[in-house]
Amino acid sequence: MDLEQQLAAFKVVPVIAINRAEDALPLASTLVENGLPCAEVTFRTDAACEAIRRIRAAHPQMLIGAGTVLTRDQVDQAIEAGVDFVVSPGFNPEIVSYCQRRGMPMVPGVNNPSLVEQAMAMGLKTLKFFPAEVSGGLGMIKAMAAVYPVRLMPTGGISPTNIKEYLAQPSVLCCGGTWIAPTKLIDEGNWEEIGRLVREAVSLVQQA
Ligand SMILES: O=C(O)C(=O)C[C@H](O)[C@H](O)COP(=O)(O)O
Repeated sequence: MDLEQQLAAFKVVPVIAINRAEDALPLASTLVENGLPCAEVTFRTDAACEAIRRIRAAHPQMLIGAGTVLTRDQVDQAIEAGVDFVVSPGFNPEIVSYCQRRGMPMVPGVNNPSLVEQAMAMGLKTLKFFPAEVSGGLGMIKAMAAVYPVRLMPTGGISPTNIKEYLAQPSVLCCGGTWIAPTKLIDEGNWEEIGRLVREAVSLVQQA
């Protein structure tokens, strides 16, 4: 399966900001054991790279993305750590083209028609819609779906209360969000509550 097919199958991607690499394996096990073997580990924390490395070694089958990738150095680090794809909050043509040169699938963030067109001009068909809720949410997605043949990964403000509405849009491939594995719960080592949130998310997307 290519990246788009895998994201479409999961329908939801937990966005992770992890402070301690030691938490990576219990977190990954919690995701896998509760039915969601995928994660976007953001480069917002220093532990991101080592966390990805550990998760990749222990769970070779997991779909792992690097999030908040803003520089070429971070692209290199993410590839070296073993990611399957790279995500950025915004659309930076330089980083997109660097990923393309390195053969690394990239999902850049867009939130308006001009950015969608620039991403399409670079051959991209799968884009993050960020920050989803404050950028017009479902209304914006529907308006853009009328004109552009792209699939979107809305992220930013997605939660159990609105994910089913987002997934009901044919142009929405999957949703991303931090609510499934919030940093506070990771810091507390509260795998039980994260497990519950994972099961809730899996059950919601199965109904969508
Ligand atoms: O780090 C990135 O690359 C981002 O694009 C930001 C995150 O995806 C959002 O912060 C998630 O938003 P919430 O789920 O509402 O917390």
